Amino acid sequence: MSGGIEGSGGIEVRGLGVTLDEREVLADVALSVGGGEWLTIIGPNGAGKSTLLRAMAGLIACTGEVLVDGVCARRLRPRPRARLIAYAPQNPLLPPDMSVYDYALLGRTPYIPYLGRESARDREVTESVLERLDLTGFASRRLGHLSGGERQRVVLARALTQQAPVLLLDEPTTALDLGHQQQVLELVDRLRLADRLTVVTTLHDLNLAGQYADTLVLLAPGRAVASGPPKQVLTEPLLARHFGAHVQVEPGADGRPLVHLTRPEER
Ligand SMILES: Nc1ncnc2c1ncn2[C@@H]1O[C@H](COP(=O)(O)OP(=O)(O)OP(=O)(O)O)[C@@H](O)[C@H]1O
Repeated sequence: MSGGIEGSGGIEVRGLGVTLDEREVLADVALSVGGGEWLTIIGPNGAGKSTLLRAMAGLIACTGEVLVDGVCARRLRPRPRARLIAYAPQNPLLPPDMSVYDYALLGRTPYIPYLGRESARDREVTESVLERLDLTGFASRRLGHLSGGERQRVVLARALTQQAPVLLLDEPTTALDLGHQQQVLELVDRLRLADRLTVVTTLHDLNLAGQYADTLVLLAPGRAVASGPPKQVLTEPLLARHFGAHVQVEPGADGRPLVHLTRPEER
């Protein structure tokens, strides 16, 4: 699937703020991710992870700046922006009668001329993505007839067919079984390395977050309270303070931190 990707995909977020329904949901968030790197946003429920990703995708109004390769993403028109940034939401509304193939092909829209038809290249990219996500056998199935995990892989497929250098994934593994969680994150990592994609995900699973990301950003209501390599962010004091969780953190075989929940002592 390599080719067709231009630019280095480095992202710089500065002073980002979002107000929804007159409530400040994010304030003064800054982060930076180099082209080809993987950054994961973690944080407790309601901290603003999905909101941050949607603001980075240019889907909601925000203050501050989101620069991709130095270009202000919000100022781009939808088609050039879609060639630069692909976004897979957590729970998108899917047209129930559309086929898996046609939905994945929608990711090629920014490359198809107005009133034009998809090209052989668009079909080739779509078929290759479906194959890599283990979805070839589902190509003609209706979206309304899929399980939650199958739907989630189809949403990822649409984002991947976009072939943008920046991939924003909101909770890409929530509905997936253990094997598919690993398969999807390994695939994203292989694509990242092969095509030098810049990956930004939100993830609730802190062990997955620590295993795949170069950098973690911990959001705690509306603010980035820690950021750095996984072993700097996945620490017992930070997780206790911001998640209210009793945990033990130890280095795994590869040196990356593993987080275990422990029972509180006062039982
Ligand atoms: N459209 C909206 N109007 C008002 N408040 C909103 C809106 N969307 C989200 N919020 C609020 O913004 C805050 C952040 O929501 P967001 O979905 O970004 O959190 P999150 O960290 O992704 O949460 P979770 O881990 O539960 O998915 C929450 O308090 C949520 O209730």
